[in-house]
Amino acid sequence: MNYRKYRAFKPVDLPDRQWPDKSITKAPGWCSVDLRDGNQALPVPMSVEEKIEMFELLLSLGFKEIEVGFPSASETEFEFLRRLIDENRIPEDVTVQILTQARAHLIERSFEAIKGAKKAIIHFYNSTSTVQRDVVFNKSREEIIEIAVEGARLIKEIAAKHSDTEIRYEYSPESFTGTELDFAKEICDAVIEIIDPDEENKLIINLPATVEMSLPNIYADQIEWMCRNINRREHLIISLHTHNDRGTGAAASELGLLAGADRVEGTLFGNGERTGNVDIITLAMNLYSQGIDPELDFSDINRLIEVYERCTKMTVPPRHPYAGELVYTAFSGSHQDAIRKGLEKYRKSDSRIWDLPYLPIEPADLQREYEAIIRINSQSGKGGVAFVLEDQYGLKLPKAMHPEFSAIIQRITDERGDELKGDEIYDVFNKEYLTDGRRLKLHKYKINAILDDDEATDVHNAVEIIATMEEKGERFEMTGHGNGPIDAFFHALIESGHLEEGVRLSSYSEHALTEGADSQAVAYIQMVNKNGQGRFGVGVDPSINGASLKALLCALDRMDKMD
Ligand SMILES: CC(=O)SCCNC(=O)CCNC(=O)[C@H](O)C(C)(C)COP(=O)(O)OP(=O)(O)OC[C@H]1O[C@@H](n2cnc3c(N)ncnc32)[C@H](O)[C@@H]1OP(=O)(O)O
Ligand SMILES: CC(C)C(=O)C(=O)O
Ligand SMILES: [Mg+2]
Repeated sequence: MNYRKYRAFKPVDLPDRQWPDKSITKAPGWCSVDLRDGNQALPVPMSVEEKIEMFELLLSLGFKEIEVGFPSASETEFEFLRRLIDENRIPEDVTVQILTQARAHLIERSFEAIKGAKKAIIHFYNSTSTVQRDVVFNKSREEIIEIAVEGARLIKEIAAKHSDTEIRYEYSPESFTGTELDFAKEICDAVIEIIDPDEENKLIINLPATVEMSLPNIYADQIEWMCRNINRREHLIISLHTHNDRGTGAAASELGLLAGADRVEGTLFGNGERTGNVDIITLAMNLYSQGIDPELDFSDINRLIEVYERCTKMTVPPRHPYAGELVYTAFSGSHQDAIRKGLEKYRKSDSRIWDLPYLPIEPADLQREYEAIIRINSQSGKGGVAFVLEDQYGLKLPKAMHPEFSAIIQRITDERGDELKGDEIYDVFNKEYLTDGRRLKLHKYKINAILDDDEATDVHNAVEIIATMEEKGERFEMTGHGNGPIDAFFHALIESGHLEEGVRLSSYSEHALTEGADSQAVAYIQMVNKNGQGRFGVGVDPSINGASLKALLCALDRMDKMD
């Protein structure tokens, strides 16, 4: 790879730069350029109907400025804008923006397109970079300034004939990032002089990273330099329009805001020329995650993705910031464990401040289900498996049981090599712990409380259990005493010769599985043999006693099968 044919971008001489000490405290003005920059980069540009659907989508997200196209470019673009105006589709508080080159016939046609609109921004541009001046225009600096000035004059002149439309202007020294700063200032100043903005009618000066050519801090220096040196800054709205050639379009826009810009142009999911425009969803959600109102609403993200993918025929990658299918999902064990603990603490706490490991925002804010947060494959750990059973099936496995069940799941994921869905994990749990088919079956039982001292049995303040059991098709009855039903049942098993010497109960827990009259209880019991090897058993039953006895039989069965 011949890197020697490239050269490093020259930094800006701005030793007293202020932007590194600033912070972003409010949302900038947003302008969507989906219907123009996004659309012009599509292999199949949107049809009029698709553009209308995208326009409605952008309105529903809260955009107040929308660049609707390049109406002088094609009949589709022209017709789309006419339909917006003629069918009264533009709300009072929304301004449509159109793009035109600084060329007379294109400007004339653009004005035909906006006829009858209540408000419009006429956005005109010409390329100002050293390379474009040389390669595309073969013109001197003065001649390039003349293109911009002529365009500005013509636009103002024609605008005067459209008094029924409230017109604002935007000028872009296109390819600003490849333009010498003194020349960018000179050409913008020349346009400012013609447009003659004031406090009420500010001119938008858009400083595009048409091609992202440097580190984002250099773009920020360029923006701060322009904000400090451009004429009549107080009558200007400084706008950013970053592309993503180096993959840092979002960082460039954010640093550009620190550097003094007021407004950001971008697209949904960063659609746009080459690697795309900056993604406005990322920028807005970055603000949101810092506790700042983004003034755009992306909570209906799934519908947004559906409309966007259908209209543009583009796809949202699974790792796309905030919106991708996998961005709230953890497969790896240590992430799952931390998320599970974080969620448990958050749900119990009174604090409404979101501070969870690995989840910068609450997935539910963007309609993402908790189901998708933790998914199980061979990289997963015990915490993740326990989370799935609790979150999707209400089963709160005791902590000591996590390694046992997780090892069963791990064997399967290792063998299969792919993901195990929630319902498959539950099926394994069900087969392993809940499905009948035990060596010993419990048919019915009766518990008697023994409140008085009973000399005959030497049992004091305890219970007696009489259980009807079945083994290998044969029914039999067994009786036992203990300080509770489980203890009594345990003793009954020992006394009837169904439990080997040295086995003991080592842990017990239970909880309600469902609520209401038909609620079920679930019990978890661990038994340990004389060698210290243990197995859990689980039982589900309408009564806690029933659940416990079943859990005990399940543990016993699993002990028998232990290798
Ligand atoms: C960075 C951006 O995204 S800018 C926006 C780009 N978007 C688009 O181009 C989409 C819509 N564009 C189009 O449909 C067409 O290009 C049109 C209608 C604008 C112009 O079409 P045409 O005139 O047929 O062709 P074309 O675009 O090749 O024109 C190139 C000419 O315009 C000149 N030109 C290019 N940009 C500008 C400008 N901003 N101002 C004045 N002249 C310009 C070029 O120097 C070239 O001149 P030449 O013919 O003397 O060599
Ligand atoms: C028209 C301009 C603003 C543009 O899209 C760019 O420079 O990227
Ligand atoms: Mg662009």
